[in-house]
Amino acid sequence: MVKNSIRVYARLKPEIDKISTMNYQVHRRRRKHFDEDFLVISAPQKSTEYIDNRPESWNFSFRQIFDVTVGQEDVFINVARPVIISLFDGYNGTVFAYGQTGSGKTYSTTGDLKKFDHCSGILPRTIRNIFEIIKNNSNISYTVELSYLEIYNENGYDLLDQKQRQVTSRLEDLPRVEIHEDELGTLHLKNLGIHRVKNEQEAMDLLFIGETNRITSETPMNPRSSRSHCIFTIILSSKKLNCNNSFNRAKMHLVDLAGSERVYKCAITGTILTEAKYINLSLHYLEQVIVCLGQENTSHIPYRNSLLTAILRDSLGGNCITNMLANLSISAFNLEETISTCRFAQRVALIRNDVKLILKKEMKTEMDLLKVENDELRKRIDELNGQLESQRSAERNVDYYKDLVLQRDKEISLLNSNKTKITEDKIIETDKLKLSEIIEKCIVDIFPDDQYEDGKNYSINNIIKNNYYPLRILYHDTNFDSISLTESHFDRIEVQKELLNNELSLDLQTNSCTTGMSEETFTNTVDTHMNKLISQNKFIKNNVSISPVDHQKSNSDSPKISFRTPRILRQLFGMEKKSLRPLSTPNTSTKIFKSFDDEKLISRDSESELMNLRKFTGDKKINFYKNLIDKKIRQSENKQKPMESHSDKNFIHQLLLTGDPEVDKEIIKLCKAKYLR
Ligand SMILES: Nc1ncnc2c1ncn2[C@@H]1O[C@H](COP(=O)(O)OP(=O)(O)OP(=O)(O)O)[C@@H](O)[C@H]1O
Repeated sequence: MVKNSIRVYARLKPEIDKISTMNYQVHRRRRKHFDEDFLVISAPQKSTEYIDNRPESWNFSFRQIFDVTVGQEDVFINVARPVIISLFDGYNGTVFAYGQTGSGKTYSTTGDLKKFDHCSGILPRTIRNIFEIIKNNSNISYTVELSYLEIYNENGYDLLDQKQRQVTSRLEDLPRVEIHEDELGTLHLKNLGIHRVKNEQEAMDLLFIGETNRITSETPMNPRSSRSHCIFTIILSSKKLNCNNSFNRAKMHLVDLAGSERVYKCAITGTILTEAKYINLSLHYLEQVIVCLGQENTSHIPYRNSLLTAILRDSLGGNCITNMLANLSISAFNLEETISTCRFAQRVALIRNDVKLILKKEMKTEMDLLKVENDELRKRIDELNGQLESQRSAERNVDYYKDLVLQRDKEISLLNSNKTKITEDKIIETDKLKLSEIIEKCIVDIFPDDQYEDGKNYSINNIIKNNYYPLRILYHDTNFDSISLTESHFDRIEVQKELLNNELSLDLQTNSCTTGMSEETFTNTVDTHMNKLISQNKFIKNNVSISPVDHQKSNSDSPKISFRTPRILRQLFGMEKKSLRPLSTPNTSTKIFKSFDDEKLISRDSESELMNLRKFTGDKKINFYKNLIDKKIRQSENKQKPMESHSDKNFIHQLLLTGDPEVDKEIIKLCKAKYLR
């Protein structure tokens, strides 16, 4: 237990009217453990007319005097902050403001909540500071509870009883706060709600509600005079986490007393007068208690005389660290009241409280703290569970993505192989196209338009159908014996040409099934027809009809060969007129088949050899072609010139015409590598 004197501070309220300000001075004296301030008030000039025994000056000592220029923050730090620190150490504390009406008690205690931050008083700053400290102490679990009591005309009311205040308009109808004392001497306040708050905002909200419910009136001394004593109590319970025996519970009272009034000075009447009487009476009882506490060997302290003293019993002479703020008016008009307040303060300063650490084990509060601790632990468990779950889901995701990656890898390799295939197919297509161009050029070599000399009737069905293979393919219709080349035929040739280009390998396959022939027959027939063509070359050159029948009929209904015939032919054969080469020698076809001469596999006499050739399949066929191609290379090398002639091309063509999709690819590859540059 420590003996602790009540510390008394003074705050001087600034006066607007400087002329009427009393004559005062503030002095500071250094002492061993702390500084001490002195307020020296000089008496106004004495009257010379009569004897005046009043002292010429008054000297009052305070722990600290806050002059008119000192702001709210400094007052809070010096008056309330030490009590807050003690509260967290487990000591009860009280800060109370005392002074005459209008001297600035409410301003210092609460301040103006609606105005700027610098106007807020000790109370809101205390709330803020308490929650700041709580925030910085994560290893201790705290509970904060609040109550706000108003003592009006000696009756206690709960300022935070929102429901009652809403439904009942008359103060008399509200439930009154009553004091009960148990056998241990502990005070219990009935009908005073204790509100647990979790954060600063909740506490501030309650403070605001209490301030709104407070009774104020306009008086001659103060336009918003508090007509009651108000006690805002903060109960702080603390428990160190993971430590069973450390449990503290302490409370801090912040008291804004109603101001004393000199009734005769203000000429007040009615309710205000009644209120003033109650205020003065309760302050009188308070003074009595203070006086008794200041006297040594006093056995009885009259706490029970008033509700205010009963409630402040602990704060005055009990187990509490108490600081008092004496609010002083420096107006000359209030000289007496200021001196009275200072005297009261001097007496209070004599009181020595017995301060001891409160290590109570109240089941209910401890349970509350354990609940708080449990809540925090539960929160932690939830957090950890959340982390665990997210970790698990991350693991699941890893598996899922692994599968996905494998699947994608498969798809990519599939796509790659498809891509390669497509590229190969494209190459094959391109090669086929090139080959088909070569074939067409060969055809043009045989049918150059400048070889046609007259416009006689002409039928090329034998060349087309039997002798000249590519054209025979163009005309799959093997049934017609005589082709009269009318415009529609040429159109058909054009269409067929498209077919040849697009589905060459298929068409070749299909049409290669027609009858084969011997080289001799083929050569003779082609030569014959080519000679015919030479004699008939006017047919195309002069753009006349090639069918006498049609031509004759053309006088009436049948269509004539148009001027575009040679062009169509050229288109058909894939060459423009200027690029046409001179007529090949009549034995062109013979040359073509000469290339097969040395090939043992082909018998010149056997008409069915070509057919036999087509019957080869797979490797046999490829080997066969390989041999042929190699042979061709040798021939070409012997000639010391690249393989350019149409007969060479026709040789390739012949290979192709044998048509076998499987073999086709291989052949094309070979051809491409060796002949197509
Ligand atoms: N230090 C100060 N600085 C500026 N204004 C002040 C100061 N002290 C008091 N006031 C102003 O003086 C007026 C009266 O102050 P306040 O209401 O706090 O007095 P009070 O002592 O609580 O009076 P009452 O006992 O009648 O309630 C208010 O308008 C308040 O803003």
